[in-house]
Amino acid sequence: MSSSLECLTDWMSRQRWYAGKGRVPNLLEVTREEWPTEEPDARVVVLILRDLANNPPSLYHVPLVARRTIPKGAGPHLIGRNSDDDYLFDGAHDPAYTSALLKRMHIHRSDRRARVHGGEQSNTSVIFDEGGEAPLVAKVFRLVHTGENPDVTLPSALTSRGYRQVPRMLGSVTGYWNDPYHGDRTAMGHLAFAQEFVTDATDGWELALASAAANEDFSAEAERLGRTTAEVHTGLAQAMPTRDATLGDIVGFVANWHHRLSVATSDVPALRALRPAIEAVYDAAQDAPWPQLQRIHGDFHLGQVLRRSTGEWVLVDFEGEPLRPLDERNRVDSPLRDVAGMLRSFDYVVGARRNTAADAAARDAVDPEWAHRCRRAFLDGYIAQSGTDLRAHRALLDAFELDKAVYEAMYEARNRPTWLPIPLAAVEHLVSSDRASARPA
Ligand SMILES: Nc1ncnc2c1ncn2[C@@H]1O[C@H](COP(=O)(O)OP(=O)(O)O)[C@@H](O)[C@H]1O
Ligand SMILES: O=P(O)(O)O[C@H]1O[C@H](CO)[C@@H](O[C@H]2O[C@H](CO)[C@@H](O)[C@H](O)[C@H]2O)[C@H](O)[C@H]1O
Repeated sequence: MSSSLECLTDWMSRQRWYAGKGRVPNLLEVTREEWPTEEPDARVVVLILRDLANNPPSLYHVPLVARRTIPKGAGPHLIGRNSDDDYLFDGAHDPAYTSALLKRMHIHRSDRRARVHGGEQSNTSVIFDEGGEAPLVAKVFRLVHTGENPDVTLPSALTSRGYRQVPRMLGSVTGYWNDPYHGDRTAMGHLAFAQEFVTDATDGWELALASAAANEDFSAEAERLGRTTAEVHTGLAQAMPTRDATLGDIVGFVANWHHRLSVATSDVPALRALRPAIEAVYDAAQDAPWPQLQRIHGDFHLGQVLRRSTGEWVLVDFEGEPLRPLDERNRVDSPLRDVAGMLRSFDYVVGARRNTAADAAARDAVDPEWAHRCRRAFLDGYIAQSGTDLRAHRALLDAFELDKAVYEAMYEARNRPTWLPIPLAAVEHLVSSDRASARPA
């Protein structure tokens, strides 16, 4: 038998959400809260742990249930047995924790049966969709940060204004801990939230892949997605701060692009030869007109949108790019970042199809026009709904697209190396002379 932290070390390293892949967690308990539960045999323990294996150390949110016996069927979610003779279970799979979580958010359901979302995820979502009540999903954040999580604040602001373009927000949980890295102050951060579970939804990435595979026209969907994106941007601009981009802001954006590029070129050698051409596109954007800054989605791609059976698009996962620090993700940003993200995603559909093609003939059969039509339609929809002429911002949009492709190259090199050719081809295209001549002087 071992201490609770020893039990957690091995288990955590095997979890999909553990970000320190390949490292052995070096855990320190930062806070521990016990939440009330109606189950006599169970204790619900919510831990915030610091992982010193990462530099700077990461903070993880780990809800557990301690029990004296192993309930029927709970074996697969057993983490270990500690020196107090308690069996420790993963809270997300344990009804004592999932019920306590709903209570914490003042959500009352008579049927509390829940299941963990099966897909690949950076966090853990628990779905409550049985018993005939309105289905909901509770997202348990795993990596937690000091400060508000935009995945809570942005959809909450939109829900409170009646927007149906995000799932309806139902509640959230905040945690408090001592933060030695910020003057030993009490820090706060979001630990979880609950929102409407959209049961009749289809994932945008799956829909787009299927459409491209069948060589169908996806332009009408892309056009509506462009309109929905513009509506969400309008909602966020009304609900949250906006400002004109100052010279200081512009210099800051350009510096961030250059910084990201220098990190990327050290991770991805294939980018090195392209660096001067990429930098030229960034520098040109410095003199371009910039639209107002505002809060945005921040990591916008087809995997972050769901289509309801009515055809309406819904946006999820407002956490922003996981590789960027939270304070950056909580600032006003350019709406062009989201537009560029979705343009990249249409290109990814074609790239992913080529990448997985069985042979050269199948690869040649993939029609790049599919992506071009979607990109045009998405821009048309966005322009029609927002009244912002994105084509007047071509040079800036290209710079944002290039920055996203550079980010993707880093992301793919770290996570899916066989997908690296997709963003690399985009970088080559965006710096090509064809592309440069299409930009306004
Ligand atoms: N409210 C919701 N209703 C239905 N499905 C959802 C909802 N929120 C997320 N999903 C689905 O769950 C997947 C994972 O959610 P996401 O917020 O992206 O998690 P993570 O940030 O952990 O990767 C999404 O891609 C989407 O398919
Ligand atoms: O969904 P996350 O917030 O975890 O975003 C990360 O992973 C995405 C991949 O799952 C990655 O997106 C890239 O691949 C998508 C296809 O799988 C494609 O639709 C996107 O356009 C492309 O950027 C995203 O960049 C990364 O932050």
